[in-house]
Amino acid sequence: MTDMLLEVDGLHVSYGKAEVLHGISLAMKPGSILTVIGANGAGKTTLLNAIMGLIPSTGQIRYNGQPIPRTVEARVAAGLCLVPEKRELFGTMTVEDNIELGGFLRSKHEREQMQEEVYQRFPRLAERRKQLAGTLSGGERQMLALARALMSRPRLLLLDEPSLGLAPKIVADILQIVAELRTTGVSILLVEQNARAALEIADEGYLVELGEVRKSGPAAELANDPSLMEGYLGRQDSED
Ligand SMILES: Nc1ncnc2c1ncn2[C@@H]1O[C@H](COP(=O)(O)OP(=O)(O)OP(=O)(O)O)[C@@H](O)[C@H]1O
Repeated sequence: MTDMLLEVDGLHVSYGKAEVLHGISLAMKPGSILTVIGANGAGKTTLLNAIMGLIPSTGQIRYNGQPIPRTVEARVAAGLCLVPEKRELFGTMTVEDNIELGGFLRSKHEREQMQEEVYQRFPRLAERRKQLAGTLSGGERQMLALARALMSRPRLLLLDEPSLGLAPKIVADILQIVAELRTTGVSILLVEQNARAALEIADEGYLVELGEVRKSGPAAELANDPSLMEGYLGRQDSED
């Protein structure tokens, strides 16, 4: 028996003839935050999409000690939830309606309960319930994407660059929210280019370069790794 929530072993992904993930392996404990850091094009989004089942892959993915269910729908039902880089909110719908949609798999009673929890966690969204999602600021939009994801009561949240495009102060706020989510029992696989900030809230870190894991270990160790200073940790508030 394994005590890991997620185990990825020798994962390969190709787009047409071009292989972009060349045998990625990682393991994640329940209740933890694992961050995957790496430059543009390293393959981070591809990794999340493969774990979610949105694109085909070879290799093994085990979830909760079992082979992960085959379809995206079954993975969602098993508690996986992806917040994609583009957030994919419905801009012409209100905040409230976007949140409501996140709970589509849940009963009305559960949805109402979750909505209350979500508005308590994100008071800014509660104030803006009736506002159209397309008119929110970047930080608020990211909050809404997280809130909508929480409505599905996920066990494993896959977050694709939640800090992308946000001002440094807002990045800190969003990552603080991510860190707090872990206290509710949800496990978080966090993909970030903002390596320093991500390593600060994570338990484990993986550095991916050109579709391969180059380094992994406790996040605190990676944050102090001299070989990462130059390329990844140098700028404290890198935004892109
Ligand atoms: N649909 C696609 N078809 C062909 N190649 C793709 C496709 N999506 C991504 N790639 C390529 O796969 C590689 C990994 O891309 P991916 O988006 O996973 O990287 P990333 O680390 O998430 O980068 P970014 O931070 O820029 O999103 C890149 O070389 C990219 O050009």
